[in-house]
Amino acid sequence: MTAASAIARDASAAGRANAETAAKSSSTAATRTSAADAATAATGTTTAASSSAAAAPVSLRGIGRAFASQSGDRQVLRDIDLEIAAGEIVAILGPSGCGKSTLLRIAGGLDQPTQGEALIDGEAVKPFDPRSAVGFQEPRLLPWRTIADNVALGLPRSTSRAAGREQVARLLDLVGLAEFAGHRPREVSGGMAQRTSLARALARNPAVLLLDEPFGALDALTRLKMQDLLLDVHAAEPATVLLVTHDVDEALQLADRVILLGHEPETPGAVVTQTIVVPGHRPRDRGSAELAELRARLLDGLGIDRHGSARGIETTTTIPHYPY
Ligand SMILES: Nc1ncnc2c1ncn2[C@@H]1O[C@H](COP(=O)(O)OP(=O)(O)OP(=O)(O)O)[C@@H](O)[C@H]1O
Repeated sequence: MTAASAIARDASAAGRANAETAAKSSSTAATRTSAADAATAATGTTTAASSSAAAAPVSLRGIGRAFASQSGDRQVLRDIDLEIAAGEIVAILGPSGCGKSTLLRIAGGLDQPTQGEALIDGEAVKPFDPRSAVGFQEPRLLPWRTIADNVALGLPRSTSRAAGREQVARLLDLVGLAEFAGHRPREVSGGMAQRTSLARALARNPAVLLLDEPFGALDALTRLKMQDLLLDVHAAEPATVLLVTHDVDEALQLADRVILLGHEPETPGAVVTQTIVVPGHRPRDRGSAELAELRARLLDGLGIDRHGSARGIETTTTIPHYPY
């Protein structure tokens, strides 16, 4: 067995253990309530009881995606196998253009694989699957609507007016925007707009939350705050989360597992080149030696040195202690 396959085997065994823990932690309403209590205690904010759908496992089996081009089919993804447990947070890293967003889109039914299948809770993902919600780098808010009305756009159609009002108020409270319900998007900061977008995604009551570089456009400090917020939200409403990021430190701070996509020599299509199980409870000590070692491993896997910033990869651990 090669060193690489030994690491992969260890990672997958530990991943299963983490996955089981994540599944257990989201399997009962009682657990969800105590998670919400924990989040409330941690943030000092009051949140109404969660009405989140139960988190669901995601299976990506033998996923390949080729796009037609003038010079023939271009294979972007190949043989991707990924089992994500209910309530688990998995981060996807990889060089720019390797197919991270494509994989996320396939998981949410926004794109179809040309090989393999994507399942949520054992059932094939449907086009624009209602069991999932997607958050993007740009908040994509409607400028003429208030913050509350933008959040309400995420509500399922069947939601009654009264239940919708209650749900929006609860979500605005959860993301710390209760006081800004009546503001327009132009009247709030970039971080607040992104929080609105997160609340709108949660309004769908998703079992699976798909986040495509959700904090990529934010300044470093706001980004760190948003990472903390995401963890609080996940504790209160523990959906299964698939997160695409360019930020190695963000991945290590947020995820149970980090998946690295990359290319093998002379074979078209990105594959999973590394799976790293991130130890320790969140929030993690950003300055720990353990995370530093994993960070070095991931940067190495991305083909850049630990001080470099190549191929669109960012790091944020230059801030040793963040002041909040
Ligand atoms: N609908 C499409 N038609 C043709 N090619 C596409 C389509 N969608 C994506 N691609 C191509 O697939 C490749 C992977 O794109 P994707 O956006 O998934 O990469 P990524 O890893 O998320 O990139 P980045 O990190 O820069 O956001 C790119 O070369 C892109 O041009």
